Amino acid sequence: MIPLYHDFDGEAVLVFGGGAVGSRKASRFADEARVVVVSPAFDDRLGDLAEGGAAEGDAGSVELVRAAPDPDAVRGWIDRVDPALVVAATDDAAVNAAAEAGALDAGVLVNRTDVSAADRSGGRGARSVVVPATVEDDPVRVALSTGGASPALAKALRERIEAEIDGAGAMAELSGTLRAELKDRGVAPEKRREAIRRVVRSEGVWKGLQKGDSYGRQEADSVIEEVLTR
Ligand SMILES: C[C@@]1(CC(=O)O)c2cc3[nH]c(cc4nc(cc5[nH]c(cc(n2)[C@H]1CCC(=O)O)[C@@](C)(CC(=O)O)[C@@H]5CCC(=O)O)C(CC(=O)O)=C4CCC(=O)O)c(CCC(=O)O)c3CC(=O)O
Ligand SMILES: NC(=O)C1=CN([C@@H]2O[C@H](COP(=O)(O)OP(=O)(O)OC[C@H]3O[C@@H](n4cnc5c(N)ncnc54)[C@H](O)[C@@H]3O)[C@@H](O)[C@H]2O)C=CC1
Repeated sequence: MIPLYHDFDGEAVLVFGGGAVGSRKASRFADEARVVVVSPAFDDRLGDLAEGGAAEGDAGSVELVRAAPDPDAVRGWIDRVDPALVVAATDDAAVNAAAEAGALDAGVLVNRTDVSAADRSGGRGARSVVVPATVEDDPVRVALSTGGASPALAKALRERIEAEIDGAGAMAELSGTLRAELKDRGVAPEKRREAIRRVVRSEGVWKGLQKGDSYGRQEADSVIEEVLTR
């Protein structure tokens, strides 16, 4: 499996099942997408999300629809909501299977939450996606999967990486700015690359950024001048 990043801005995500898992997925996708959850009962967290969120229909909104479709009715929901991704998160394997088949038939992505990689013979197909554990320090994002073998391990590793990438967002902003500036100054590509590679590896710049952006910038400037004056 090869990880890809998907932009769900302006898209709908349809979640079947409003329990613990459906609620975790809804909350995750509501950062970008308009989320519709279809379920006969809803986890408390979903109630909070639907109330506290944006207006219905907006990106970031969560809409709860009380219904318990049987497998035959699932495809109709997919056609009406027209999502970019279907999440199958009910505790009924037949409904989850119908959600997966319906999504694949409709040509949209599907995340089936009740089947591990080990249970699948012959792979999952390119539209059947796994949701990774993620760590974010905007605009930096780390996605982590165990290939479905051990979600608990994915979570534990995610907690370790959280500490590891602290400050990476600020480093991404700073090095992105410097990269553009060096280009504008007409610095030769080779020097430019070396300078940027040194900046992102410099302990001094990472430490400076912890104190504040301008300290990080000062440290980076001296790293860059050293490369350019050699
Ligand atoms: C295949 C996959 C499909 C998918 O959902 O995309 C899947 C499937 C299953 N998960 C199960 C169990 C648990 N899942 C978690 C947690 C997470 N599960 C997530 C993803 C995935 N789970 C995909 C593979 C990801 C990969 O490749 O590693 C994370 C990373 C992302 C997210 O869901 O948001 C999120 C952590 C988020 C975070 O905190 O960062 C915990 C831990 C906990 O809850 O504390 C447990 C209990 C402990 C355990 O069992 O490991 C079961 C057994 C259910 C049962 O026993 O009946 C199945 C079904 C099966 O394996 O058959
Ligand atoms: N991917 C993951 O991370 C994990 C996956 N699982 C699997 O995910 C599934 C769901 O787990 P939980 O959320 O913990 O279960 P849960 O029992 O808390 O939630 C299931 C939800 O599905 C709803 N539901 C039942 N029939 C439905 C229908 N016809 N249409 C729509 N909704 C329906 C129920 O009302 C309930 O809200 C389980 O099958 C479990 O094996 C469990 C833990 C983690």
